[in-house]
Amino acid sequence: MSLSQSIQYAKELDDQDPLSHFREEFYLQPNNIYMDGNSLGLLSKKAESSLLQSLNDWKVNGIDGWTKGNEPWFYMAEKIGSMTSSLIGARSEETITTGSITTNLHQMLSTFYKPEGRKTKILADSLTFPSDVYAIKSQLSLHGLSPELHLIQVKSDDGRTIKEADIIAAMDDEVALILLPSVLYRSGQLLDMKALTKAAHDKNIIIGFDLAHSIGVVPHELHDWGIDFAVWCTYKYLNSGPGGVGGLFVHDKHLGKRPGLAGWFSSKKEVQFDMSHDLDHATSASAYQIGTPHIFSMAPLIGSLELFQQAGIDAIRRKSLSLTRYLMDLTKETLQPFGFSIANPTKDPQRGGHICLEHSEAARICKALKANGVVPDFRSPNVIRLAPIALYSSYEDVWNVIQILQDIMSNQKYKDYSNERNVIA
Ligand SMILES: Cc1ncc(COP(=O)(O)O)c(C=O)c1O
Ligand SMILES: Nc1c(O)cccc1C(=O)C[C@H](N)C(=O)O
Repeated sequence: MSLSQSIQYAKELDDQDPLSHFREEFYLQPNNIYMDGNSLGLLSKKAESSLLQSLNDWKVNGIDGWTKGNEPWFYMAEKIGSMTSSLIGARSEETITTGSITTNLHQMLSTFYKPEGRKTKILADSLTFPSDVYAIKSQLSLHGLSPELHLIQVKSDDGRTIKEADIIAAMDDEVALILLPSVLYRSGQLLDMKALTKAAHDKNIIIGFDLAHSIGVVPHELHDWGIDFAVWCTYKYLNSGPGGVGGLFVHDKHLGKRPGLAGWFSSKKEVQFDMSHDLDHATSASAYQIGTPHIFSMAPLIGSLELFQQAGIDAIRRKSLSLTRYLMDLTKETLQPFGFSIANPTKDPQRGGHICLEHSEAARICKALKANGVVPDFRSPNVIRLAPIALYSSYEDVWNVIQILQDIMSNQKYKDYSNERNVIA
């Protein structure tokens, strides 16, 4: 066994880790190693207390909680938007907490997709998350355009990754809008958002990104890169809880643009309660809200984002890369004989926050991992995603996951389970 394969080495890495103390801020369960924060992040004590604070504001203030109390609900979406903006290189007014990825995508497509003349097509990729494709196809149908002809999905050579050069080559003068993931949800490939945005703008094409798998783990410079719009969820790396409210970014060059889907929360705050039938929409990203914010699905973010502000996104990215590098190194050294292949890009600039192992017995290996105290997630037919999280995972966790996987494989424990997926993971 090499030094790097020993538990002492893992412990040394933990001792040197400047973020290790954040682990105490989270509710980790005994005898459980959580590697699924890329699907649903864990509860922190701060998120719990900011949610309880909002509940208390309701208990004490009733309707007046909208404007009184610890965190007045009427301004909460803007406040959290502003707290999120430093994670994505945006200005406060460009960012709002609202909706879900899919509803925000509908809002962005309704606002930015204006097919005209030859420019009618939407460009996406063939490995993107299904909900994004459903949103695009339904928006095309609403415009009376056939998705078969108007949605172009760039193909993958290997079924795992997409080449930026292929995306750029598909940017022709029929493309009106491009929607891409920042990080591909299965393989964890991180796309070069800056280069893609520049290429799109050179061709006069609007470009937006789905940041589901990068927000809270990868730094972004959305404003400086000139990205037109972005959407994200907060229940993954931002630890807002199941169904936590998402967010969107609109570059300030577009602020003032009429929301495609309007509602009374699109209004300028100072006139909203005048109840006029003519919308006077906000001139910030607030305009792209629709109805009443889901306060209790948003309140945990106030506490959670404080942790991100304390740790800093650059330090989070450094540790995340280091954890996933360590996980890949141990996989190569220890698990190769058992038929695993590493399907995520291995270079740092091309890798998001999770690693992707492929194995023909992946579904039952995931079940065996869960039975042995490790929470991975499975994506059909053969993908095991593992996400060690900078704020609450340790190097020792990673080391233990590898030991448990080795035991499951060498003792064929996975054979106790069927090789079919469970309902979700
Ligand atoms: C890349 C990506 N896009 C969209 C979604 C769907 O988001 P929502 O259910 O918040 O609309 C998810 C995850 O569920 C995702 O991973
Ligand atoms: N959004 C989810 C949900 O509502 C239930 C269960 C899981 C999820 C997920 O986030 C799945 C995730 N986006 C994925 O990358 O597969």
